Amino acid sequence: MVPSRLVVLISGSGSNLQAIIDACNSGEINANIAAVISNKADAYGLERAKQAGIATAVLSHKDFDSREAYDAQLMNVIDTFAPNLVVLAGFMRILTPSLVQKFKGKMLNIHPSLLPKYQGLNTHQRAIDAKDDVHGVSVHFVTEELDGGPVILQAKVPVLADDTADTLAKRVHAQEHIIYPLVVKWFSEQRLTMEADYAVLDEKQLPAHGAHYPE
Ligand SMILES: Nc1nc2c(c(=O)[nH]1)N[C@@H](CN(C=O)c1ccc(C(=O)N[C@@H](CCC(=O)O)C(=O)O)cc1)CN2
Ligand SMILES: NCC(=O)N[C@@H]1O[C@H](COP(=O)([O-])[O-])[C@@H](O)[C@H]1O
Repeated sequence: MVPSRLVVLISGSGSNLQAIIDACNSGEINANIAAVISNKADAYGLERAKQAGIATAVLSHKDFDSREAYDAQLMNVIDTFAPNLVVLAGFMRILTPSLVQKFKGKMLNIHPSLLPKYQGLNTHQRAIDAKDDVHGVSVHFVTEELDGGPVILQAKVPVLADDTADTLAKRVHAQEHIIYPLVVKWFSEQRLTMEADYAVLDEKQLPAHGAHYPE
């Protein structure tokens, strides 16, 4: 099977990018990362990409007058690499409908909560403040609704009494680095598709918010 061509969008450390780089390099995922694009020039994930010999681009949202203008240029940059999958890996910009529609069913995001709980930002502290005893991470298709796209796979972690946002984030990160490469692998093997508002794996519709990876 022809390897998938990935473009990965980041804004920060890139540990999820690194997990996907490693899975591609080991042959676990039948894919090549054509480029890594960041909206922040100081994102350490750009260094990870360069060390892996992957093309990089920086497109700062601060250089554009509107979200629409930024996304139009981002679309052009992504198009130059002709991906069949766009992977948001800690990309911290809300995307406009035109960009999301262009990559409908071909754009993934990883979100640090058990969606539909805690869409948006600051999820770990919100789980601690709510005294949740379970938290986790979700991989989903990207739609116009922020963090509202069809959930593909989730992983659960316990919230401990003495957890801080940092200690909880570290526990969640460990699960992220397992489930994100797995979902990218499923997509690259043409086993994963998005229907109207749900995800399908091997012709089986996935539960809206219940497909959990064993801890
Ligand atoms: N249309 C969509 N865009 C994005 C989605 C999505 O599902 N639909 N997922 C997000 C990723 N994300 C959480 O998983 C997320 C990223 C950023 C924000 C946000 O509020 N960003 C602010 C800027 C924050 C900053 O710069 O630190 C903004 O864009 O104004 C919320 C959720 C990616 N995009
Ligand atoms: N709302 C999006 C969001 O918060 N995504 C989160 O950003 C982190 C990126 O880490 P990384 O740069 O080390 O992959 C990850 O924890 C991911 O779940």
